[in-house]
Amino acid sequence: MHITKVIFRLKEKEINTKNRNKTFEGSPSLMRRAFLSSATFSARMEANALVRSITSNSLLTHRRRASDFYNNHGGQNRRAVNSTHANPKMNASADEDVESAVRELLGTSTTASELDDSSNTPSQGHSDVRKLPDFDVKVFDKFGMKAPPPRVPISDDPQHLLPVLPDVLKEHVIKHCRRMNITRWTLPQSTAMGVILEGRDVLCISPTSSGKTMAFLIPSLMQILSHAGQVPGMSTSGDKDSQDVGSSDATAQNLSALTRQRISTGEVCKFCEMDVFKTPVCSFTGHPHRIPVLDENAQHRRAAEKVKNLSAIVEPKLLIIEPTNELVTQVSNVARNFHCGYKICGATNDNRRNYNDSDVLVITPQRAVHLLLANRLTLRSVRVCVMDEVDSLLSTQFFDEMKVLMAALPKGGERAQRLLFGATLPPPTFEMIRREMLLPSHRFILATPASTPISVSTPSLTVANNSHQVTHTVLMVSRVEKLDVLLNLFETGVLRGDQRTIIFCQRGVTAIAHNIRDKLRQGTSASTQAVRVTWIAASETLAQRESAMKLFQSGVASVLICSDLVGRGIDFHNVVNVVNFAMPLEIEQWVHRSGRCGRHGMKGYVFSLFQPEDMRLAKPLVSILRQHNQLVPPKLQEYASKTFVDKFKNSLFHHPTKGYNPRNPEQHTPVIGRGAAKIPDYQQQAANSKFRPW
Ligand SMILES: Nc1ncnc2c1ncn2[C@@H]1O[C@H](COP(=O)(O)OP(=O)(O)OP(=O)(O)O)[C@@H](O)[C@H]1O
Repeated sequence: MHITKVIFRLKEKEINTKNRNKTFEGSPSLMRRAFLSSATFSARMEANALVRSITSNSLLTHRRRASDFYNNHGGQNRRAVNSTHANPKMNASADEDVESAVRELLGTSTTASELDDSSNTPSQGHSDVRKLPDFDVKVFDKFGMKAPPPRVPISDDPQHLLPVLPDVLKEHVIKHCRRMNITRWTLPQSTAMGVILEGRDVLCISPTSSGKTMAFLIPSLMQILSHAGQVPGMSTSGDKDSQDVGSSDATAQNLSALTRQRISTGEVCKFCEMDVFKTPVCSFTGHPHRIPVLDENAQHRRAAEKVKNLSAIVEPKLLIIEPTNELVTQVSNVARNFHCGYKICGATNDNRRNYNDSDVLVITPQRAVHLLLANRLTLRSVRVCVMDEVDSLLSTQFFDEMKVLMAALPKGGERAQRLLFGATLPPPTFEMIRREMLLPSHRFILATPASTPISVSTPSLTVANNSHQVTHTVLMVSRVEKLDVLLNLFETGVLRGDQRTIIFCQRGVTAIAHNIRDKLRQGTSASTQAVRVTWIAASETLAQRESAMKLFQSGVASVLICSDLVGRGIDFHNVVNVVNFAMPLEIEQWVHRSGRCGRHGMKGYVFSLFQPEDMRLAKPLVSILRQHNQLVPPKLQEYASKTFVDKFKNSLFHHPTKGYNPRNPEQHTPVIGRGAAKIPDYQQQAANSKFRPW
């Protein structure tokens, strides 16, 4: 309703000032109907309706400014406002109108500029220099002894990387750092880069939000470029489009020329630009596509293309394995920012695209095995294999797939460098990796937040997130009162609609989300009723999940309800609160969930609704809370003391209840494992020699 008023006010103002005799496209009643019907959609949809409706030339400036405003608000396509044709006074008042309309539509008291700030995404740049916390990094060799520093140390200044960067990467790495306001590498990043560039296998365990993605992407791209001995056939200038089609001749210009040619032969529909042989109905006009009669040449060409596509084998040089589709999309998008000239593909489970000629393949284990078994993927040319979120990849969920993938990697002299990254690692997985997956020359990099008093003393290799930035609150609840407690948090203003909040559940996400949304709507306070909720459930298609992520990332919805699907690795920006509506099964997952807030030097708050059923987590949870000087509820303490299973018995590190005493020689670094031998334990090795998972 308010939008309608704004439009008519703008229109009236415009007519009154100068363009009295200009006509507007669409009658007022049509416009009114459009706005009324759009009033139920999200703010972005309404913004688009607003922009679409003002089509008169005289209002073009307003349209551009409104669209810029909404784009900025959504954190998408931030463009400079071109106000050369505009009357500044009028624009200012128009902006105010539009801004107030947005405020009303979002139902919050936040101003648009605040919303704009709060929904900043890094890809569009930050005005402030982001300060990541300081880290304490230790590098160990295969015996758990302190390893010598890398031969070519990487300083924390990104500019100092320039001499070792290949020409093709130089410009875009620096551009990317500038865009993301990266002024210095974090200590885990610079250490990992140095070790990877030595060509060693690396196992790097570093806290959430410490920049692991860049830490493996840049050096592994450098490694494959140096293996190739030459830069791939693409200019480094930014005008060539390497998005998804980075190889030499698949530039944007070539593709559009090809599309034009196919439109002329009738193979591609001129409206929807889809192949008429594959898509029976035009999605643009709704009419069936007319099938053209092709000449002999075109028929031969199409047949040859079909055979090529069917028999095409993807032969990547860099293989990045990620546990979820969302991470595949995120990491492949970051990799594309470096415009290295290689074709970079993100192969998710749902996407049936053609990965021909891709040199960098980011893929989930299931998809990789599917392509391998269909003879469409070969790993014989892989030079670097990255396993992100390594503990998840080596868990029972992906164990079989990972065995197949490891077996398919090249052996002997052609062996691929293995880079294993993660934030958590249970001791058995650590042992298995150390013994079975890495070369003896490997390095183990362990990073912890510098502020953590006892650096290496968690139940597993669970490096807590930047906990000095995160405040933990554990609420002891029963199953029936969980929802009321959550609503109470919203009603008392602890959780607010204008702050991003992620609510983690275990299963039945959609039902819980509907329940929470309905309860919030029925809430007593206006702020609770205005909270916009979206959700991501594993049962949804990838497109649905992506659109929910976009709604959340753009700020249209401020509360995301999800399962552990996005609990790991996803780089959501400006998330203030994480609520563990249902506690996870493993403490490692709790650490990953907590790591979704308090990123980029921001403050974060984690609320864990702890039921008696979650008793198994009590002990490790209490130890992590203690280590980070957080409050421990007495009931949780009681559960912890009753818990039978002591995970620390098998811990690789110091026992948390014994505390760290620097004067105790047993606890001196480098000690990997309580009482671990400083020399290789041959007896143990012999006992494990029959255990060969790969
Ligand atoms: N040196 C840096 N300075 C500032 N920001 C950085 C730096 N390196 C990376 N970032 C930013 O920090 C954010 C987190 O990075 P990234 O996702 O790689 O963290 P991560 O360690 O993989 O976290 P998680 O374990 O949660 O996946 C990203 O938005 C990235 O752009």
